[in-house]
Amino acid sequence: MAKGLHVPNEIGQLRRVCLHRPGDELLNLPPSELDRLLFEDVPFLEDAQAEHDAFAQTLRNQGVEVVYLEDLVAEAFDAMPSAREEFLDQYLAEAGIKGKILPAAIRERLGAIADNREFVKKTMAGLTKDEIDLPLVRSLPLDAVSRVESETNLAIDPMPNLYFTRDPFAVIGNGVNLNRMYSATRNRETIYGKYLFKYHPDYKDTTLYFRRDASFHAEGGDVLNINEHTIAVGISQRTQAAAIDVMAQNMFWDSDSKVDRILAFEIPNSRAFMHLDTVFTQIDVDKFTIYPAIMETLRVFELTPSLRSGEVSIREINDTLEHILAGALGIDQVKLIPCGGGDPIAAAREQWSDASNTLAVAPGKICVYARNTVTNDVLYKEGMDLLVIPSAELSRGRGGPRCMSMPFWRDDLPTG
Ligand SMILES: NC(=[NH2+])NCCC[C@H](N)C(=O)O
Repeated sequence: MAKGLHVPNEIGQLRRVCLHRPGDELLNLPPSELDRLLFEDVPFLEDAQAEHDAFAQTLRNQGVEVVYLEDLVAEAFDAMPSAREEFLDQYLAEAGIKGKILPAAIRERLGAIADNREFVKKTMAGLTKDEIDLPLVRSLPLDAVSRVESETNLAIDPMPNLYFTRDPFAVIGNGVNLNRMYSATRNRETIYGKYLFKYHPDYKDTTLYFRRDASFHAEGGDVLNINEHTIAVGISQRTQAAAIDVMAQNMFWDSDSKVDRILAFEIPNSRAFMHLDTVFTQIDVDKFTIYPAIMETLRVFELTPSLRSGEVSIREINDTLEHILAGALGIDQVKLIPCGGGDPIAAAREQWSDASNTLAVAPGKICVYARNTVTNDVLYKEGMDLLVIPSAELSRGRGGPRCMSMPFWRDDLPTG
C-alpha cells in the first residue's frame, strides 16, 4: 500500500481506516450543553472506549490497518514543528474564547504540553477554567463575570463528535473534501484535517475538492463513493445543494479526479436523517441497506459536466431508486434491504440507532451495531457476513460504524 489516499468505492476490501478513540472530550460534555454539542445523552467514557477498542480490533482482525486521527495530527507536528504554532494560533482564534486574559493563559497552558500527541488530545478535550493558571485574575470581577456567563465553567468547548471521523473530511478517490460543517461545534473539528492534509509526510500532497472556508456547508456522512466515476451525495440538513455544485466544479475538471457524475439525493431535513448514510449504505456489489420511509419523498438529481467546459448540467432523474443505482453501478439490478425488516416501529427505532449505517469491510462483509437485532437478522438472512460490535455507549452520539470511520485505502473492485 502506497502513501496517500485511495477510495474508489464503498465496499472494496478496506486496507486502512482513520478512527478517533473517544477521549476526555466526553468528560467535558455537561447535560446542559447536549443540544448544542449534538448529543442525546451523556456517555460513560470507559465503556465507550472499550466499545470503540472492540470496533478497532474487529477491523484489525479483518486485515485493516487502523490509524488514529490524534496520532496523525501529532505526526504532522513532529515532522514540522512550526505547524504546531500555526495550529495553535488558529485553534485559539476558532475556539470562541472571550476577553484578552483568557486566550493568553490558555496559550500558555496548551503550549506547555511537550508531547505532540498529548497536546492534540488536549485541544480535542477542551479546557475548564479551573485548569488554567490565572493567579492574578482569579479574584477579579472579569473572571467572575465570565464564570456566570457560562454555567459550565468551560473555557474551551470539547469536541465530543470527533469519534465520528466520517464527517469533517471525506475521501473521494485519491483526493479529499475538507468540509465546512453545518454546526459551529463540529466545524471546529475540521482544523485537524487541515493540518493533516497540509503537513503530514504521507498525506500532504492530497488534492482538496472542497475547503473549510467554503460559503456552503457539507459533511462526509453525505458522500458515498459508488465507483470511480460516480459519487452519491445527500442534500440534507448537513449538506447544501450549492455545496454539491462546488464539489462538481472542483472534481469534474481536475486531472486527479475520475468523478464525472454526482447523484444528489434529497432527503428530509431532520436530525434523525442528518446525513445520507443514516438512511442508506452500500453493503455488497448489488445491495444497499435503506430506511424505507425516505423512499416516499426522495428526489434524485444528476450532475454531469456539460459540453461547454466549466459548466455543470443538472437534471432530475424520474426513475426508481433501484434503477438509478443499478445504472450507476453498471449492473442489471440492485436489492434494497429495508432497515427493521419492513416493520415501521422496528425500522424507526433501529434507524435512530444507526441500523442503516453499516461499514463495509469487503463486499458482503459489514460492521453493524449489536443493538439493531431486527435489521441484523434480515441482513444475516440475506447472506451478509456480519461483524457485530457493541454499541450501548457509542450510539448515544447518534452515529454508527460508518460514521465512526473514514476509509483511507480500499482495494479496487474487479471490473466486468
Ligand atoms: N455520518 C454520520 N451519520 N455521522 C453522525 C454524526 C453524529 C453527530 N452527533 C452529529 O450530530 O453530527
